[in-house]
Amino acid sequence: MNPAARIQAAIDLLDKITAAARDQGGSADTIIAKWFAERRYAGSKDRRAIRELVYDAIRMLGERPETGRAAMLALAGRRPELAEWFDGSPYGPAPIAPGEPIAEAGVLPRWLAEAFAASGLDSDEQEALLERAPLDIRVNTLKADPAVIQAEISGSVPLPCLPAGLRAPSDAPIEQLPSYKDGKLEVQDAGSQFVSLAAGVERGQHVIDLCAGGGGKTLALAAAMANHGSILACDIDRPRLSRLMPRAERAGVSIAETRLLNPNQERAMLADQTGRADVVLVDAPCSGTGTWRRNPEARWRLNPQRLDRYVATQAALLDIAADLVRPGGVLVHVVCSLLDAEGAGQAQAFLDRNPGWTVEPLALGAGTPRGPGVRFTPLRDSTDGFFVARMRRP
Ligand SMILES: C[S@@+](CC[C@H](N)C(=O)[O-])C[C@H]1O[C@@H](n2cnc3c(N)ncnc32)[C@H](O)[C@@H]1O
Repeated sequence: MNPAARIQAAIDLLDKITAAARDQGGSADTIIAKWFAERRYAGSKDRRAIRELVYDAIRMLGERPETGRAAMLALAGRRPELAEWFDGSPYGPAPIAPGEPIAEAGVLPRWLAEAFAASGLDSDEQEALLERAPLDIRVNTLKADPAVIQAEISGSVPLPCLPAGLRAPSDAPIEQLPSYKDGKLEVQDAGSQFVSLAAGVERGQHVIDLCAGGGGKTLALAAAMANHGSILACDIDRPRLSRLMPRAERAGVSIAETRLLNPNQERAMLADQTGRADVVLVDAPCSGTGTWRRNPEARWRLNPQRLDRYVATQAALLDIAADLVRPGGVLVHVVCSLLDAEGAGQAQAFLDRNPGWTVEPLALGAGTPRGPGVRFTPLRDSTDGFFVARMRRP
């Protein structure tokens, strides 16, 4: 493909990605993968170049653009060498017409920029959300020594304050490593590792991971418990939860079991667990504002109504979780969001409606205190954005 054809391909992809963002369709990564799967003629250099054009355009536009062409024209405005390829050649984009709509550059949609500022995140914090995320590893201490794995991954370095954490070069072929296949390591962002540590689980405890998904944090908890005790991993999403047990097996985790919940029937389906857990982790469904380094088009999907729905679901899940905690046990609220409505504000609202519960101090060596918990940000901590609070039942 010549440069003009690559630009037109990026425009076509951006059309699909903006439509999906508007209609709550698939992620940019999924759309790009499907598009390439249907176009075998695109070689690896074409794929890399097109992908880069698409993501560069997504990163520079805060508001969802009207069209892929308006998005690419914005990028061409910044990079004149691209504008030259709007030449009307057979597979390339039509020449630029005077007065054509050009998408406006920006970091976030306006309403979100306000919500971020109200959550104490200045423009530097906002811009850091669009940097490229590093490649972080959690060594599975049930099966391997972090120093040995570090020696296996050339160029990797230990992550400060994370005993099992490594940061690898972004192109390290992790999933091809025999150690990966043997369950000796997981790809897991440093922020995720910190909030798992914040749960403070101990060997022998009974732990409920209420929103376990595919088990990223379940496996980290099991390693922190040295595979002693029990973890009940729950979720309402069958496909996600069904990935957990095979991963646990690969990781040598034998203390986890899963329970698929029906939405709105969580309480009844967990009645046998009432007041039993030493620790309940609520890694709640959220806006994901902390993970936009990985999927920057997600900021075009969020709207105030969706955010309100997440906040209401989180509050309901915290109330369900509270009843599962034994007297003297702990409830851990986690979101991969930087917004107070989902993090500090949500945890404080829980404390306000549950007098007697107390906040546990967190000494993780990273993150910044925020309300009753700690927040991690890409700018300050070089992690995905997270909020975590640890609250003890009277
Ligand atoms: C942030 S993700 C969890 C990620 C997971 N803990 C990990 O570390 O990989 C939130 C999860 O909450 C689940 N969820 C949403 N509503 C739920 C509910 N009512 N009860 C339990 N889980 C729910 C979603 O299906 C999703 O898997």
